[in-house]
Amino acid sequence: MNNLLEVQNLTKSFGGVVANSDISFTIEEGLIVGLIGPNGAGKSTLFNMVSAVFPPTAGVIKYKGQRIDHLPSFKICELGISRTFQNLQIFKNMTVLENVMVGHHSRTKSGMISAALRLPRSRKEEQIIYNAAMEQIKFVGLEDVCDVNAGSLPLGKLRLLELARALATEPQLLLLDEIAAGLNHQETKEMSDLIKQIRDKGISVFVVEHDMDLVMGICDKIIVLDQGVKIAEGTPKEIQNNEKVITAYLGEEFAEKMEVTG
Ligand SMILES: Nc1ncnc2c1ncn2[C@@H]1O[C@H](COP(=O)(O)OP(=O)(O)OP(=O)(O)O)[C@@H](O)[C@H]1O
Repeated sequence: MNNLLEVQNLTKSFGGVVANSDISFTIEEGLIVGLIGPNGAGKSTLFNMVSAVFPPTAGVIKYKGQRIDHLPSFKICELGISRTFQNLQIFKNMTVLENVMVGHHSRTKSGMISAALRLPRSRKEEQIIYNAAMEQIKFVGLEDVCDVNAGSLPLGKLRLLELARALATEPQLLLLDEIAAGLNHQETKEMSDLIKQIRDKGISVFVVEHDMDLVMGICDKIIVLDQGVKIAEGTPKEIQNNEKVITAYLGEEFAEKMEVTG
């Protein structure tokens, strides 16, 4: 299996706080990889470096063998990495369709002037964007609300919209930041199924989640952080049985529940 993302000895300090310390791991093509750990463990910091919100203090991030750790976020997106945000980044005054079409615009080639003058090339691109946006909207099951203002949607549908918009940039690596936060049991199950379908399309998925049923149910591999340090990496089964992880995060109750449910 080829490595899509390689993180080597990544460190991030904020003043005196070392949020990530010497972290290394890989994400292989076509896998769902989970990132878990207690509050303040450094998960968001790591996600923010991979998606170029800020650069690392030290270390290297490679995507398809190319160093990306000092590229701006629009370049990262062009290369094929896309993300969702825990505190949704939705335009509330725009419709579902418009929100997803905005995501697609990062991939278009015709410039602003061409778009403003509605030149043929721009009109053709607009049609392509519309078709592709509708495809993502259908994929997440929002076609019946595609003309509804995003501001009037409940949280479950907003999370699906955030997912559709991230997919609109046609990523090869999708980063999901607590995509199931606030969802009920049924919505979480549907989200899990969608994430597996995304993986089955050949897109690698990197998920930060606190919902352990989701993480254990869909991940091929899990990385565990505690106090800025990687304390474990392995399959869901290996992680569930890892003493360090049980002590730092999962707790004995979780381990016992997993033994009972198998
Ligand atoms: N911009 C910042 N400035 C200063 N300290 C920060 C900044 N961002 C994160 N930190 C600190 O870095 C550490 C790791 O935080 P981070 O948000 O990455 O953890 P997390 O695992 O995502 O937590 P949570 O599960 O609560 O979202 C914390 O001690 C946090 O206070």
